[in-house]
Amino acid sequence: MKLYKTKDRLLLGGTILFGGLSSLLVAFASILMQQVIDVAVAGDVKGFYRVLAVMLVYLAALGGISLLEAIMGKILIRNVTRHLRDRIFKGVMKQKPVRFSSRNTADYLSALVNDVKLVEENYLLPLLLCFQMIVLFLATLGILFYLSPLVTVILLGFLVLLFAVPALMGRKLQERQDAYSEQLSVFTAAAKDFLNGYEVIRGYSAFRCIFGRYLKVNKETAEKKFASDRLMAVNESFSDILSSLITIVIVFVAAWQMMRGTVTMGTLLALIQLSGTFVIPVVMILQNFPKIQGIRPVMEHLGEWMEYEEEEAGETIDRPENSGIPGQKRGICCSDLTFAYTEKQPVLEHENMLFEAGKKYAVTGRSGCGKSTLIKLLTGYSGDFEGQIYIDGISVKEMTQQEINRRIAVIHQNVFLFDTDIKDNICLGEDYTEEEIQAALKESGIWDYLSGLENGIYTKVGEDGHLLSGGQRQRIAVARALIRKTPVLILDEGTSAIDRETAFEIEKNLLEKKNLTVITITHHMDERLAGQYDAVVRLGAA
Ligand SMILES: Nc1ncnc2c1ncn2[C@@H]1O[C@H](COP(=O)(O)OP(=O)(O)OP(=O)(O)O)[C@@H](O)[C@H]1O
Repeated sequence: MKLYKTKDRLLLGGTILFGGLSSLLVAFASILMQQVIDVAVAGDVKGFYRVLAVMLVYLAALGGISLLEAIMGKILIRNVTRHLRDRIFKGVMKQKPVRFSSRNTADYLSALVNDVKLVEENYLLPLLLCFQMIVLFLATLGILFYLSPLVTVILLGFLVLLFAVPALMGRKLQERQDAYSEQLSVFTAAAKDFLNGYEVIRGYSAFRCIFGRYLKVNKETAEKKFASDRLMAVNESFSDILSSLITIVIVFVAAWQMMRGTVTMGTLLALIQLSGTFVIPVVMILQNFPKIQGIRPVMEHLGEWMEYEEEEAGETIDRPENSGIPGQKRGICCSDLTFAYTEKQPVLEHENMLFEAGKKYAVTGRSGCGKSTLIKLLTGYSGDFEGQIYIDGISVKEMTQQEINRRIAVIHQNVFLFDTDIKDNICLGEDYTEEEIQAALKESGIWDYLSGLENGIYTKVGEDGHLLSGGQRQRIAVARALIRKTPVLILDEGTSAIDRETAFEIEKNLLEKKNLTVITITHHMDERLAGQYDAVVRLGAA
C-alpha cells in the first residue's frame, strides 16, 4: 500500500533528518556533562565559562531543531491520515455494486475511523520514533565507545537479549492486532444496527434484548483489545526490567573503572547519563517495532479497499450510430436473461422483454420474483448474468456507469436523502437553473408545499430526510430523476409512499410525456391508469 505522496516523502525525510539531528544533540549532552564536571574538578574557571557558552548554543540549537521536527511530524501525520481516508473513501465508493454490497457499510466506517487511527498510532508515530531512536542509539554507542570501550562491549551483550523477546512475539502480536481491527468492524456494524433500530427497540420494548447483544459484542471487542495489549504489556515490562539492569551495570562497571583510575569523575557521570540515552532508544525501539510489524495486516486490508477499477474517464464514449450489435437501436431489450445472486437460487430465468423507446410499461409479478433485480441489471449493478441486455443497441456490459445514467433514471421505493437541503438533494452537484428546478418540483407535486416554507428549496432535510414525510421524500426523488431528462424513467414502486391521488397525478403526468420511456414496477396499478400503459410485463410468469 502506497502511504506517502511525493510531498509527504519529503516531509518524512525532513522529519527523520531533524529527528536524527535532535537525537545527536541529546547524545552530545553527555560530552558537555563530562566537560563541565572535569573543568569544575580541575578548578578551570575559563574552561567553565567556555563550556557554559557552548551549553547555551547547544540548548538553542536543540530547542529549534526539536520544534522543527515536531511540527514537521505533525504535518506529515495530518497529510498521511487525510490522504489515507480520501483514498479509502474513493476506493470504497468506486467499487462495483456487487463488491460494495458484499460488506456491511459499518466495515467501511470502521476502516475510515478506527483503522486510520490504528495506522497513526501503531505505524506512523512509532516509525518516526524508531528512526529517531536508532540515531540516538548509534550516537550514544559511538560516544560510549569513545569514553569506555569496556562498558560498550558489555552493553552490546545485553542487546542480544533485549531483541530476542519482540522478535519472538512479533507474529503473535500481528495476529492479535488484526483480530482487534476485525472485531472493531463487527462492533461498529452492531452499534450502527442497534442505533438505526431505535424506533423499533422503543416501540417493541426490545431494549433488554438489544442491550444484551450490545454487551456481548462490546465485551468481545474489549477482550480482543486486551489480548493485544496484554502481549504488548509483556513486551514492555520485559524491556523495562532489562533497561534498569543495563543502567545498574553501567554504573557499577564505570565506578569500578574510576576506582582503578582509568576514567575521570566527568566520564563516570557522562557514562551514567549515557546509560539513559542508550537504554531509552533500545526500549523505545523494542516497544514500538512490534507495533509497526503488527499493523501490517490492517494496512493490507486498507490497501485492498483502495483498489478499484477506474471507469473510462470521458463523459461521452463515441459509439458509431449503427454499432452492429443486435438489438434495438433505441429502447431496452433483454434476451434470454438469467441471473442468480447465489449459484443455487436463480432469480431471473430466461426472461425476454422489449421496452420500446417512448412507450410505457408496467412490470408486475409476485413478491420476490426479481422485479427490483431486473432494474438493477438494467442499470449496471452486475455484468455477471447470462443472456443479453441492450440499451439503445449497446450491450449494457460494454457501457460505463455514466453512459447508463445518462439514459436511465430510477426512482426507488426507499429514497435516500443526504443531510443537506432540498436543492442539493435534487441537483447532486450538477448545475441546473432555477427554472429547471422549479419545473421538476412542480412535476413531482411538491412545489406547492415548498413555496410555503420559509427557506423554500434551501430547507434542510435532516439525516436521511427525517425532517420530511415519506411522501415528501419520494416526491423529491421524483424531482431528482425528472430534472435529469433521461429518455428512460424507472419507478421501482417509486410512488408507493405518496397518497393515492398525488401518486395518480404524478404517474399520469409521467405517462403523458410523449418521448419518455416509462417502466413502472408496481403491485397495485391504479385502474384509472391501466389504459395508459402500452404493455404489462409479467415477470416469472413462465
Ligand atoms: N443482494 C442480494 N443478495 C442475495 N439475494 C438477493 C439480493 N437482493 C435480492 N435478493 C433475492 O432475490 C430475490 C428477488 O428479489 P427482488 O428484490 O428483485 O424481488 P422483487 O420482485 O422486487 O420483490 P418485491 O416485489 O417484494 O419488492 C429475492 O428472493 C431476494 O431475497
